[in-house]
Amino acid sequence: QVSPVQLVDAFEATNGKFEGYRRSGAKGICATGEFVGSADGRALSSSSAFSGQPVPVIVRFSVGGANPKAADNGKGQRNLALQFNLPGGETWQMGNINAPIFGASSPEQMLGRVESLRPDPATKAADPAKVKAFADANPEVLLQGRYFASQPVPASYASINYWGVHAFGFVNAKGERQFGKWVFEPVGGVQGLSDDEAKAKGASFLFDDLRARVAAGQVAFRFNLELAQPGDRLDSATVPLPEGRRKVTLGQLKVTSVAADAGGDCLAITFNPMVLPKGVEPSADPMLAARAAPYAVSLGRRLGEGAKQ
Ligand code: HEM
Repeated sequence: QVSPVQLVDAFEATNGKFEGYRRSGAKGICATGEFVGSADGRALSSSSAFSGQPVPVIVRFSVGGANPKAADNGKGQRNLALQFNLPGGETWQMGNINAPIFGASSPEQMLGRVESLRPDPATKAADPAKVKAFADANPEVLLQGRYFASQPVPASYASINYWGVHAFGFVNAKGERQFGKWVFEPVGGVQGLSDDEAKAKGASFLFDDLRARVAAGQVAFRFNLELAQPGDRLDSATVPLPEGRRKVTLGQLKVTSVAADAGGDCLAITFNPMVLPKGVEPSADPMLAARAAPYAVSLGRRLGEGAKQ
Protein backbone atom coordinates (compact mmCIF):
# COMPACT_ATOMS: atom_id res chain seq x y z
CA GLN A 1 0.00 0.00 0.00
CA VAL A 2 1.47 3.32 -1.12
CA SER A 3 0.78 6.46 0.90
CA PRO A 4 0.03 9.81 -0.75
CA VAL A 5 2.91 11.46 1.14
CA GLN A 6 5.30 8.78 -0.18
CA LEU A 7 4.18 9.55 -3.75
CA VAL A 8 4.62 13.32 -3.42
CA ASP A 9 7.97 12.88 -1.63
CA ALA A 10 9.09 10.63 -4.49
CA PHE A 11 8.04 13.25 -7.08
CA GLU A 12 10.09 15.89 -5.23
CA ALA A 13 13.15 13.66 -4.88
CA THR A 14 13.14 12.67 -8.58
CA ASN A 15 11.78 15.74 -10.35
CA GLY A 16 13.02 18.49 -8.04
CA LYS A 17 11.18 20.66 -5.54
CA PHE A 18 9.99 24.07 -6.74
CA GLU A 19 8.47 25.93 -3.79
CA GLY A 20 4.91 27.16 -4.28
CA TYR A 21 4.34 25.25 -7.49
CA ARG A 22 2.25 22.19 -8.27
CA ARG A 23 4.34 19.03 -7.95
CA SER A 24 3.15 18.13 -11.44
CA GLY A 25 1.90 20.45 -14.17
CA ALA A 26 3.86 23.31 -12.58
CA LYS A 27 4.12 25.58 -15.63
CA GLY A 28 0.55 26.55 -16.30
CA ILE A 29 -1.92 29.28 -17.04
CA CYS A 30 -5.45 29.83 -15.79
CA ALA A 31 -8.35 30.66 -18.08
CA THR A 32 -12.14 30.70 -18.03
CA GLY A 33 -14.68 29.28 -20.39
CA GLU A 34 -18.17 28.07 -20.93
CA PHE A 35 -19.55 24.60 -21.57
CA VAL A 36 -22.82 23.84 -23.36
CA GLY A 37 -24.08 20.27 -23.16
CA SER A 38 -25.75 18.44 -26.03
CA ALA A 39 -28.86 16.24 -26.38
CA ASP A 40 -26.53 13.20 -26.56
CA GLY A 41 -24.99 14.30 -23.26
CA ARG A 42 -28.44 14.58 -21.67
CA ALA A 43 -29.40 11.11 -22.96
CA LEU A 44 -26.34 9.57 -21.27
CA SER A 45 -26.20 11.48 -17.99
CA SER A 46 -28.55 13.33 -15.70
CA SER A 47 -25.73 15.72 -14.74
CA SER A 48 -26.69 19.39 -14.90
CA ALA A 49 -23.47 19.88 -16.90
CA PHE A 50 -25.44 18.65 -19.92
CA SER A 51 -28.60 20.74 -19.40
CA GLY A 52 -27.88 22.79 -22.52
CA GLN A 53 -27.59 25.97 -20.45
CA PRO A 54 -24.11 27.52 -20.51
CA VAL A 55 -22.02 26.36 -17.53
CA PRO A 56 -19.02 28.44 -16.36
CA VAL A 57 -15.74 26.51 -16.35
CA ILE A 58 -12.35 27.27 -14.77
CA VAL A 59 -9.63 26.06 -17.12
CA ARG A 60 -5.92 25.41 -16.56
CA PHE A 61 -3.47 24.51 -19.30
CA SER A 62 -0.01 23.25 -18.34
CA VAL A 63 3.16 21.48 -19.38
CA GLY A 64 3.78 18.16 -17.58
CA GLY A 65 6.35 17.92 -14.81
CA ALA A 66 7.49 19.76 -11.71
CA ASN A 67 9.59 22.47 -13.37
CA PRO A 68 7.84 25.87 -13.64
CA LYS A 69 10.33 26.79 -16.41
CA ALA A 70 9.76 23.61 -18.46
CA ALA A 71 10.33 24.11 -22.20
CA ASP A 72 7.21 24.53 -24.35
CA ASN A 73 8.96 23.28 -27.47
CA GLY A 74 9.72 19.69 -26.46
CA LYS A 75 7.67 16.56 -26.93
CA GLY A 76 5.80 15.29 -23.90
CA GLN A 77 2.90 15.94 -21.60
CA ARG A 78 0.49 18.85 -21.87
CA ASN A 79 -2.53 19.11 -19.60
CA LEU A 80 -6.07 20.46 -19.69
CA ALA A 81 -7.58 20.71 -16.20
CA LEU A 82 -11.20 21.79 -15.76
CA GLN A 83 -13.62 22.71 -13.03
CA PHE A 84 -17.27 22.96 -14.13
CA ASN A 85 -19.16 25.25 -11.74
CA LEU A 86 -22.62 23.67 -11.81
CA PRO A 87 -25.90 25.00 -10.40
CA GLY A 88 -26.40 24.65 -6.65
CA GLY A 89 -22.70 24.84 -5.83
CA GLU A 90 -21.92 21.44 -7.34
CA THR A 91 -18.53 21.12 -9.08
CA TRP A 92 -16.96 18.67 -11.53
CA GLN A 93 -13.16 18.55 -11.65
CA MET A 94 -10.90 16.71 -14.06
CA GLY A 95 -7.28 16.73 -15.28
CA ASN A 96 -6.82 15.54 -18.87
CA ILE A 97 -3.59 14.83 -20.77
CA ASN A 98 -2.49 14.78 -24.42
CA ALA A 99 -2.12 10.99 -24.58
CA PRO A 100 -4.76 8.27 -24.59
CA ILE A 101 -2.85 6.46 -21.83
CA PHE A 102 -0.97 7.23 -18.62
CA GLY A 103 2.55 6.10 -17.68
CA ALA A 104 1.57 3.65 -14.92
CA SER A 105 -1.40 1.44 -14.13
CA SER A 106 -1.29 1.41 -10.32
CA PRO A 107 0.04 3.71 -7.58
CA GLU A 108 2.63 1.04 -6.65
CA GLN A 109 3.89 0.96 -10.24
CA MET A 110 3.89 4.77 -10.37
CA LEU A 111 6.03 4.92 -7.21
CA GLY A 112 8.43 2.28 -8.57
CA ARG A 113 8.81 4.10 -11.87
CA VAL A 114 9.44 7.48 -10.23
CA GLU A 115 11.97 5.90 -7.85
CA SER A 116 13.73 4.14 -10.76
CA LEU A 117 14.20 7.55 -12.43
CA ARG A 118 15.77 9.18 -9.35
CA PRO A 119 19.04 10.96 -10.19
CA ASP A 120 22.15 9.61 -8.50
CA PRO A 121 23.56 12.42 -6.32
CA ALA A 122 27.07 11.88 -7.76
CA THR A 123 26.25 11.74 -11.48
CA LYS A 124 23.01 13.82 -11.33
CA ALA A 125 21.51 11.30 -13.74
CA ALA A 126 19.29 8.24 -13.32
CA ASP A 127 21.05 4.88 -13.25
CA PRO A 128 20.26 3.31 -16.67
CA ALA A 129 20.47 -0.19 -15.20
CA LYS A 130 17.80 0.61 -12.58
CA VAL A 131 15.57 2.31 -15.16
CA LYS A 132 15.86 -0.71 -17.46
CA ALA A 133 15.27 -3.28 -14.72
CA PHE A 134 12.06 -1.58 -13.61
CA ALA A 135 10.78 -1.07 -17.16
CA ASP A 136 11.59 -4.68 -18.12
CA ALA A 137 9.49 -5.88 -15.19
CA ASN A 138 6.73 -3.28 -15.86
CA PRO A 139 6.58 -2.81 -19.65
CA GLU A 140 3.44 -0.66 -19.57
CA VAL A 141 5.45 2.25 -18.09
CA LEU A 142 7.07 2.73 -21.52
CA LEU A 143 3.85 3.00 -23.55
CA GLN A 144 3.12 6.67 -22.87
CA GLY A 145 6.66 7.78 -23.72
CA ARG A 146 6.44 5.89 -26.99
CA TYR A 147 3.18 7.63 -27.79
CA PHE A 148 4.69 11.09 -27.12
CA ALA A 149 7.75 10.24 -29.23
CA SER A 150 5.42 9.35 -32.13
CA GLN A 151 3.67 12.74 -32.02
CA PRO A 152 4.92 16.18 -33.11
CA VAL A 153 5.53 18.99 -30.62
CA PRO A 154 2.09 20.58 -30.00
CA ALA A 155 1.71 23.92 -31.84
CA SER A 156 -0.67 25.35 -29.24
CA TYR A 157 -2.55 24.44 -26.09
CA ALA A 158 -5.62 24.98 -28.29
CA SER A 159 -4.72 22.37 -30.91
CA ILE A 160 -4.22 19.15 -28.95
CA ASN A 161 -6.47 16.23 -28.06
CA TYR A 162 -6.73 15.80 -24.28
CA TRP A 163 -7.83 12.41 -22.93
CA GLY A 164 -9.32 11.64 -19.52
CA VAL A 165 -7.49 8.27 -19.63
CA HIS A 166 -9.74 6.60 -16.99
CA ALA A 167 -13.18 5.14 -17.65
CA PHE A 168 -16.18 6.85 -16.03
CA GLY A 169 -19.82 5.76 -15.76
CA PHE A 170 -22.52 8.03 -17.17
CA VAL A 171 -25.89 7.53 -15.49
CA ASN A 172 -29.08 8.96 -16.98
CA ALA A 173 -32.46 9.86 -15.46
CA LYS A 174 -33.70 6.28 -16.01
CA GLY A 175 -30.74 4.94 -14.02
CA GLU A 176 -29.07 3.42 -17.11
CA ARG A 177 -25.27 3.34 -16.79
CA GLN A 178 -22.91 3.64 -19.78
CA PHE A 179 -19.15 3.49 -19.22
CA GLY A 180 -16.79 5.31 -21.53
CA LYS A 181 -13.49 7.18 -21.87
CA TRP A 182 -13.52 10.83 -22.86
CA VAL A 183 -11.39 13.03 -25.04
CA PHE A 184 -11.53 16.81 -25.61
CA GLU A 185 -10.88 17.42 -29.31
CA PRO A 186 -10.04 20.88 -30.67
CA VAL A 187 -12.77 22.20 -32.98
CA GLY A 188 -10.08 23.77 -35.18
CA GLY A 189 -8.21 20.47 -35.52
CA VAL A 190 -4.92 19.09 -34.17
CA GLN A 191 -1.76 21.02 -35.12
CA GLY A 192 1.85 20.02 -34.54
CA LEU A 193 5.24 21.60 -35.22
CA SER A 194 8.10 20.15 -37.24
CA ASP A 195 11.36 19.80 -35.28
CA ASP A 196 12.73 22.95 -36.98
CA GLU A 197 9.57 24.94 -36.26
CA ALA A 198 9.66 23.83 -32.62
CA LYS A 199 13.29 24.92 -32.27
CA ALA A 200 12.49 28.34 -33.76
CA LYS A 201 9.59 28.88 -31.33
CA GLY A 202 11.86 28.81 -28.28
CA ALA A 203 11.10 27.63 -24.77
CA SER A 204 8.12 29.86 -23.96
CA PHE A 205 5.45 30.51 -26.57
CA LEU A 206 2.34 28.67 -25.37
CA PHE A 207 0.94 31.43 -23.11
CA ASP A 208 1.15 34.17 -25.78
CA ASP A 209 -0.22 31.80 -28.41
CA LEU A 210 -3.18 30.96 -26.15
CA ARG A 211 -3.92 34.64 -25.44
CA ALA A 212 -3.92 35.46 -29.16
CA ARG A 213 -6.17 32.55 -30.08
CA VAL A 214 -8.63 33.22 -27.25
CA ALA A 215 -8.79 36.93 -28.19
CA ALA A 216 -9.66 35.82 -31.73
CA GLY A 217 -12.40 33.56 -30.35
CA GLN A 218 -10.75 30.44 -31.72
CA VAL A 219 -10.34 28.14 -28.75
CA ALA A 220 -13.01 25.47 -28.41
CA PHE A 221 -13.10 21.74 -27.77
CA ARG A 222 -15.70 19.03 -28.37
CA PHE A 223 -16.21 16.94 -25.23
CA ASN A 224 -16.41 13.47 -26.78
CA LEU A 225 -17.13 10.15 -25.08
CA GLU A 226 -16.01 6.81 -26.53
CA LEU A 227 -18.62 4.28 -25.48
CA ALA A 228 -17.36 1.06 -23.90
CA GLN A 229 -18.86 -2.28 -24.88
CA PRO A 230 -19.32 -5.30 -22.62
CA GLY A 231 -15.95 -6.95 -22.03
CA ASP A 232 -13.88 -3.77 -22.57
CA ARG A 233 -11.35 -3.07 -19.82
CA LEU A 234 -12.57 -0.28 -17.59
CA ASP A 235 -9.93 -0.46 -14.87
CA SER A 236 -6.71 0.55 -16.59
CA ALA A 237 -5.22 3.94 -17.46
CA THR A 238 -2.66 2.19 -19.69
CA VAL A 239 -5.18 0.30 -21.86
CA PRO A 240 -7.32 2.47 -24.16
CA LEU A 241 -10.70 1.25 -25.38
CA PRO A 242 -10.42 -0.84 -28.55
CA GLU A 243 -10.25 1.08 -31.86
CA GLY A 244 -13.52 2.07 -33.48
CA ARG A 245 -15.79 2.38 -30.44
CA ARG A 246 -18.75 4.70 -31.12
CA LYS A 247 -17.97 8.28 -30.09
CA VAL A 248 -20.63 10.79 -29.08
CA THR A 249 -20.26 14.53 -28.49
CA LEU A 250 -21.45 15.46 -25.01
CA GLY A 251 -21.13 19.18 -25.63
CA GLN A 252 -18.68 21.94 -26.45
CA LEU A 253 -16.25 23.89 -24.27
CA LYS A 254 -15.26 27.39 -25.38
CA VAL A 255 -12.36 29.18 -23.69
CA THR A 256 -13.33 32.85 -23.35
CA SER A 257 -10.61 34.60 -21.32
CA VAL A 258 -7.08 34.02 -20.07
CA ALA A 259 -5.75 35.28 -16.71
CA ALA A 260 -3.68 38.42 -17.23
CA ASP A 261 -0.85 37.38 -14.94
CA ALA A 262 0.36 34.42 -12.96
CA GLY A 263 -2.76 34.51 -10.79
CA GLY A 264 -6.32 33.58 -11.57
CA ASP A 265 -8.77 31.26 -9.85
CA CYS A 266 -6.65 28.14 -10.36
CA LEU A 267 -4.09 28.90 -7.68
CA ALA A 268 -5.97 27.33 -4.78
CA ILE A 269 -7.65 24.56 -6.78
CA THR A 270 -6.41 21.04 -7.09
CA PHE A 271 -8.18 19.40 -10.01
CA ASN A 272 -9.20 16.19 -8.27
CA PRO A 273 -10.73 13.74 -10.76
CA MET A 274 -12.80 12.08 -8.02
CA VAL A 275 -14.86 15.28 -7.64
CA LEU A 276 -17.72 14.23 -9.91
CA PRO A 277 -21.25 15.55 -10.34
CA LYS A 278 -24.41 13.51 -9.76
CA GLY A 279 -24.88 11.53 -13.00
CA VAL A 280 -21.17 10.69 -13.48
CA GLU A 281 -19.43 7.93 -11.51
CA PRO A 282 -15.86 6.70 -11.09
CA SER A 283 -14.70 3.36 -12.55
CA ALA A 284 -12.69 0.79 -10.60
CA ASP A 285 -9.40 2.02 -12.13
CA PRO A 286 -7.03 2.07 -9.11
CA MET A 287 -5.13 5.05 -10.58
CA LEU A 288 -8.25 7.18 -10.49
CA ALA A 289 -8.95 6.86 -6.77
CA ALA A 290 -5.20 7.09 -6.06
CA ARG A 291 -5.02 10.64 -7.43
CA ALA A 292 -7.22 12.38 -4.86
CA ALA A 293 -4.96 12.28 -1.80
CA PRO A 294 -1.56 13.14 -3.39
CA TYR A 295 -3.19 16.14 -5.10
CA ALA A 296 -4.38 17.34 -1.69
CA VAL A 297 -0.87 16.80 -0.26
CA SER A 298 0.62 18.84 -3.13
CA LEU A 299 -1.99 21.57 -2.65
CA GLY A 300 -1.26 21.74 1.07
CA ARG A 301 2.48 22.02 0.50
CA ARG A 302 2.28 24.69 -2.19
CA LEU A 303 -0.27 26.80 -0.27
CA GLY A 304 1.97 26.60 2.78
CA GLU A 305 4.93 27.78 0.71
CA GLY A 306 2.95 30.65 -0.92
CA ALA A 307 1.16 29.32 -3.99
CA LYS A 308 2.45 30.29 -7.42
CA GLN A 309 0.88 29.62 -10.79
C1 HEM B 1 -1.01 7.95 -8.40
C2 HEM B 1 -0.89 8.59 -9.55
C3 HEM B 1 -0.69 10.08 -9.66
C4 HEM B 1 -0.05 10.95 -8.82
C5 HEM B 1 0.67 10.63 -7.53
C6 HEM B 1 -0.20 12.28 -9.39
C7 HEM B 1 0.27 13.44 -8.82
C8 HEM B 1 -0.05 14.72 -9.19
C9 HEM B 1 0.19 15.91 -8.42
C10 HEM B 1 0.86 15.94 -7.06
C11 HEM B 1 -0.33 16.97 -9.11
C12 HEM B 1 -0.35 18.45 -8.67
C13 HEM B 1 -1.62 18.69 -7.87
C14 HEM B 1 -1.74 20.09 -7.30
O1 HEM B 1 -0.78 20.60 -6.70
O2 HEM B 1 -2.84 20.69 -7.39
C15 HEM B 1 -0.85 16.45 -10.35
C16 HEM B 1 -1.40 17.19 -11.36
C17 HEM B 1 -1.93 16.66 -12.53
N1 HEM B 1 -2.06 15.33 -12.87
FE1 HEM B 1 -1.47 13.76 -11.74
N2 HEM B 1 -0.90 12.19 -10.57
C18 HEM B 1 -1.22 10.88 -10.77
C19 HEM B 1 -1.91 10.36 -11.83
C20 HEM B 1 -2.37 11.07 -12.91
C21 HEM B 1 -3.04 10.50 -14.05
C22 HEM B 1 -3.41 9.03 -14.25
C23 HEM B 1 -3.31 11.52 -14.90
C24 HEM B 1 -3.99 11.34 -16.21
C25 HEM B 1 -4.94 12.06 -16.72
C26 HEM B 1 -2.84 12.76 -14.28
C27 HEM B 1 -2.96 14.05 -14.78
C28 HEM B 1 -2.66 15.22 -14.10
C29 HEM B 1 -2.96 16.55 -14.58
C30 HEM B 1 -3.65 16.90 -15.89
C31 HEM B 1 -2.48 17.46 -13.61
C32 HEM B 1 -2.47 19.00 -13.67
C33 HEM B 1 -3.69 19.58 -13.05
C34 HEM B 1 -3.55 21.09 -12.84
O3 HEM B 1 -3.45 21.87 -13.81
O4 HEM B 1 -3.61 21.50 -11.68
N3 HEM B 1 -2.26 12.45 -13.08
N4 HEM B 1 -0.67 15.08 -10.38
